[in-house]
Order: sequence, then structure tokens, then C-alpha cells
Amino acid sequence: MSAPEPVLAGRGVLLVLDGWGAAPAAEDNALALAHTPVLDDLVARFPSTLAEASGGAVGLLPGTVGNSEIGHMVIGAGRPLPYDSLLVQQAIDTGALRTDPQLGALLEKTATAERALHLIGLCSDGQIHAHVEHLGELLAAAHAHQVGRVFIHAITDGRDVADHTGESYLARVTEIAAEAGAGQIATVIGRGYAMDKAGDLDLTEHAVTLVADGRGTPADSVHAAVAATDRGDEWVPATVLTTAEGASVADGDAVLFFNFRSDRIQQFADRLGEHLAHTGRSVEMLSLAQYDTRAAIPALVKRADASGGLADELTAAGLRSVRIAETEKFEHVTYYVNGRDATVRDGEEHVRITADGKADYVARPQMNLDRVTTAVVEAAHRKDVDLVVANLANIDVVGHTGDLAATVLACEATDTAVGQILQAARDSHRWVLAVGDHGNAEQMTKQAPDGTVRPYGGHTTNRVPLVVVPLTNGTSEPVLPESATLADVAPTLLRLLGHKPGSAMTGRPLL
Ligand SMILES: O=C(O)[C@@H](CO)OP(=O)(O)O
Ligand SMILES: [Mn+2]
Ligand SMILES: [Mn+2]
Repeated sequence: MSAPEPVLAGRGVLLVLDGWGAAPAAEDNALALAHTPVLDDLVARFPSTLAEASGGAVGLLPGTVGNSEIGHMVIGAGRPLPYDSLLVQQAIDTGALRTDPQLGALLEKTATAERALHLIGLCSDGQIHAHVEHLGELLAAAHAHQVGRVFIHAITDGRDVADHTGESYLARVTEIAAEAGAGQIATVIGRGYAMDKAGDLDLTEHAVTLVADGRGTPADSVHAAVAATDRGDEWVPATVLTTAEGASVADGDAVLFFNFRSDRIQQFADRLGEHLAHTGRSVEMLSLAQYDTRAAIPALVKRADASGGLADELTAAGLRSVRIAETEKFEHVTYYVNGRDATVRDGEEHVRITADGKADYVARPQMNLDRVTTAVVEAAHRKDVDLVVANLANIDVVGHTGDLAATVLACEATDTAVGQILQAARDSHRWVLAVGDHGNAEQMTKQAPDGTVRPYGGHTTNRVPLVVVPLTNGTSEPVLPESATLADVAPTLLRLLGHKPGSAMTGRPLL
């Protein structure tokens, strides 16, 4: 084996280009269609590789698309972390979920008191926030405990799966209920309302009053429910199915949230809890996986330990970092990179770029990237900052609209921003590590269950570019290995900073 290439250690920039995946040029590949001279040059001229960002390599079930939470957690942890969806599946496979004592006690109590059980969650198989098949296990447990009335409050997706598939997933819910011998769909609402995470409580209120008070448009079928919008499955309006009248959450009932991912359901869960309490209803709640709600909700499946990652290593080494992102991805460069730990360590600064006005990603695909870039450039020029960590959100956030033309513009805006950041890094003698956290914009169509090819704004299983612009001594450029994963990012960063990988990290320095 040849000796490792010399790597100059120094201060640097970690740039996460959210949703930057790699795929051959194609008509639905927004990154390839976009004019991106900076990114093209970056990949061509500097040491680069493609990193695994989905499935088992990061701690997801095999074949599962990556997502921002696990992507940033693994980037920070320096090792794959068994994600909540994987832990739920293990609990199903071992039978631990069905026989969970907390679940059993709640179902027993609900059955004995002749109260209803309400299951609330996203009904699709996108596997980013939820998996509709998890319902089968929960409904079977309700059946085994002889809970008489079991209502499903279904949230339609259209974001993690092809749009206009809501009706077929709701049909699957009905099948699952029939197989389990318990449950019927009581209400339907789009995730745009029920899973807002931007603090728009007006949206959340639609979902809260639907589930709690039965306030919604009556419909006699799920077909009528999803047909009531021309804005796609995300925006199915609050709908009460007349086939399940009287399905509002009553005093003494039980609520079980079946999303495994917290970030988009927690606002609704908190507001629902508050609304029920204010209206004098005592209702016990459980969630399938742990939520970051203000009021604690007991979880059936516990989180994996994510300590010993980048934040802990930076702290131990006395290194200062600045974390920068706009609101949509702010938690990702702070909370998630730090292993779902809300502690702000010594030597850590957070810069959240808030939007001017309401976001319209198609009309303004540049979002607030100018201000993100300015903040990154400023931080790069500070001598007291060892590591700048920034997320450029556009490629992913605009990609989610499924609008190809807008996503091309988002890629081009990102390209310009990366150019400015690279210039600032050169001027301030910093290395740069740029990496995607999962794919998105490189694939903007998908085959729907009925075989048709539809616009698709969701994530992919593609690998992501990983590029290092090193500090060189002008003699030799390092070469990155051909295979890599997101778990290698933190060890590589620490190496570039002149430190060893953390002892909890199983990823390896790529140079
Ligand atoms: O927007 C979200 O909630 C998911 C997709 O459902 O995307 P990300 O993992 O990038 O946050
Ligand atoms: Mn992301
Ligand atoms: Mn996304």
C-alpha cells in the first residue's frame, strides 16, 4: 500500500447541499438540466467520490430512500445509526411491539371502559415519516385486546410518494383494517395541514378540530375526500367520512400516533393535546416512536443512542463551530448533526436565516439563499471559527414541489452560492467539504402504483456527491476512495481539522 497523501490540516467549511444526488443525465434530472458550472467544475477538478446516503449504509431498512434527519445525524455521528423506522420494523419482526406492555395497558383500559382508540398518521409507504403497513400491527393488537371502536384519522401524502396516489393508499388502509379485524377510516386530511412544521397554527387547526371535534366536509367515500382538492394529496381538505360518524376524540378515549418521524407531526400532536385538555377531555396518548413534543408523549419504540459524534469531538478538542441554515433546515445543522441533542455546546454558534414573508418555492426558488451565503462568507472570514457548517436547502426544498423548471432554477441559484462560498474559503485559507444528505433533484419523476410516470418531488436512493477542496501544499492532490458513506464525513472533517476520528465513529477518514 502506498503511503497516504499528505493532507494539510486547518480550518474549514462543511457544506451540505440538501437533496444533491447523483444520477446520469436524463430529462427528469434537474441537476443535469441546470447550468451549474461551479458544481461541475468542483466535481471534475477536486478529489471527489459518491457516498451512500440511503438504506442500510446509514441505518435505514435496505432500499429505503435517505432523508434529512438520518442524513444529518449520520454526517454528525460518523457512524450509521439505526433509524426509528428500522427500530419499529425490528419491534414488529420480534413481536415486541404487539406485546408491548404500555400498548397493552392502554388497549386494555380502553376496551374495559368501552372507549375508542384513535390512530393518527401518514398513510403512504414513503418511509420518511411513516409506513402504512405499521398500522397492521397496531390494529391487530387493538383487535386482540377487543377494543370495540377503532378509528383511523388518515393523513394523505403526495410528497414522499408520487402525487395523486392518496386514494390507493387509503384503499390499502381499509384492506389492512379488514385483515386485522379492527379499524375504519374516520377522517382524512392532507399533510400540508396536519404536518406543518413551520409554526402555521392556522393549518394545524384544520387537523386538530377535524380529529377532536369532527369539523370537516362530510364525504361518503375516500374517493370523494381526495377528489375535493385540485392541489394534490398534500392539501386534501379536512374531511369527515359519513361512514364513521361520531368518531371525534371523546373523554377517556386513547390516541396513538403512528408516524415514526417526529418533526412534522409534533406540532399537531402538541396542539391536539392542548385542545383536548382545554375542552375538558382526558385522553391518553402514545406515539410509535419518540417525539420532540413540548408535552411528553410516551413512545413505544425508543431512539438509538447518537452520542459521541462531531459535536462531542469538537467540544473535546476546543474547536469553535458556526451552524448556518435557513429555517427549513436549521434543526438539521444543529439538533440533528448533534445527534438529536438540543444542548448548545460551548464554542457552538447558531445562525438561523428566517424567511421574509410566506415561502413560495416555485415563485422564489432562490428562497433566502443570498442571506445564507452572506452569513457563510462572514463566518468563513472569522479567525476564531474553526468549522463553518452550512446547509443550502434549495435543491431539496424546491425539489419537493415536483416542479422541474423551479428545481432547475434552485440548482442554478445553489451553484452561484457555492461559487461565492468557495471564493470566501480560498480567501480565508479554508478547506471545503461539500456533500449531499440524500438524493432528490436528480430524479423528478416516478412511476406510480398504476404504472403511469408522474412528477415526483421526493427523495431517492441515489448516492450523493462528496467533494473535498483541500488545503494543498501545491505538490500533490489527495484522491478519495471510490466507495464512501455519509458516516465517513465526520471522521474526514476531523482529519482535515487536524484531529483523530472520535472513538464512537465507525466511518473512516477519506483522506
Ligand atoms: O419535508 C419533509 O418532511 C421530508 C419529506 O417528507 O423531507 P426532509 O427529510 O428533507 O426533511
Ligand atoms: Mn435533506
Ligand atoms: Mn427533503
